[in-house]
Amino acid sequence: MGDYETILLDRSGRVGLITLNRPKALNALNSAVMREVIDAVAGLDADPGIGAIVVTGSEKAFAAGADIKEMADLGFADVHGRETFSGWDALTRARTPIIAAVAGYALGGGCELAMMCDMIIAADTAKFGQPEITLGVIPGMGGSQRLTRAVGKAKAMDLCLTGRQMGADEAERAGLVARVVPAAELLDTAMAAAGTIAGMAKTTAIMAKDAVNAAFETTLAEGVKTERRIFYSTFATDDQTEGMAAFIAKRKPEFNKS
Ligand SMILES: CCCCCCCCCCCCC/C=C/C(=O)SCCNC(=O)CCNC(=O)[C@H](O)C(C)(C)COP(=O)(O)OP(=O)(O)OC[C@H]1O[C@@H](n2cnc3c(N)ncnc32)[C@H](O)[C@@H]1OP(=O)(O)O
Repeated sequence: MGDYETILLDRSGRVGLITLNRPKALNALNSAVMREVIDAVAGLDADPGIGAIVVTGSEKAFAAGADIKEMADLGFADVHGRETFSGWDALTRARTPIIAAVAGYALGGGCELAMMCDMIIAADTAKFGQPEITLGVIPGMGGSQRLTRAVGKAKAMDLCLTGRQMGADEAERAGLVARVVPAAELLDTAMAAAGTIAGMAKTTAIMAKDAVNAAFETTLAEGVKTERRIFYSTFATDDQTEGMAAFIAKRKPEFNKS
């Protein structure tokens, strides 16, 4: 699947798997990686046969950040408004639920990429951080915004100002990570979770993702209204009819048949 140089693209049933594949550079995110990840996600997202996507890296690194060697000689005019930096936003426009399966380093742009996904499942070896300040820059892919919303000001400020790394258990306690598993079980756990999501009605999964994400974008009152509008909409779908009929008939629902 796909003819890529910096990522591997696989598929297992209704789950698409993207593996960042620049192991010698600890999966540093350069322009090629960004183009290829965005292209692969777009293709999976448009495929009605795909119900969930997993993005992962290597044992040592999910991604150790944006590619410092590619950025070192850039100046303001090179980066200001450059698609290369804002291009990652396309990931947050995907409708299909995306799980980041993180082992090892998820630093800078690597942590930001994981946070652009809908949930993070971490190996006990995972190390998260926004060490950009040590390079004389700050996060530039939403890290200061998503991290603060995920873990709160105190810990986000700590990580962005000190550049320190946060281990998997601290990340789970702080609310950045959904689950922590032994490293050897990471991919199986993430693929199983993705398989469960992909077994749900894709329309309903998209609606649930939109409702949760609305909490990031608005007030509680507005978020509750948004949720209610989406909840009402589920009763216009065949999925609600099938889901509730299946429960009453004591059988498994058959979603995504068409
Ligand atoms: C114009 C295009 C730019 C790219 C755009 C694409 C997308 C990016 C979007 C924009 C993002 C904006 C905001 C984000 C900024 C950042 O992410 S800045 C980088 C933040 N990350 C870091 O500061 C971590 C840097 N790495 C390290 O501190 C260490 O490597 C480590 C993770 C602690 C591991 O140490 P160690 O085990 O000792 O391994 P090393 O020898 O250091 O590394 C192995 C090789 O990997 C190379 N490498 C590691 N990280 C990067 C990196 N971020 N960029 C480039 N290369 C990296 C390292 O240089 C080694 O390579 P060799 O020396 O050739 O062996």
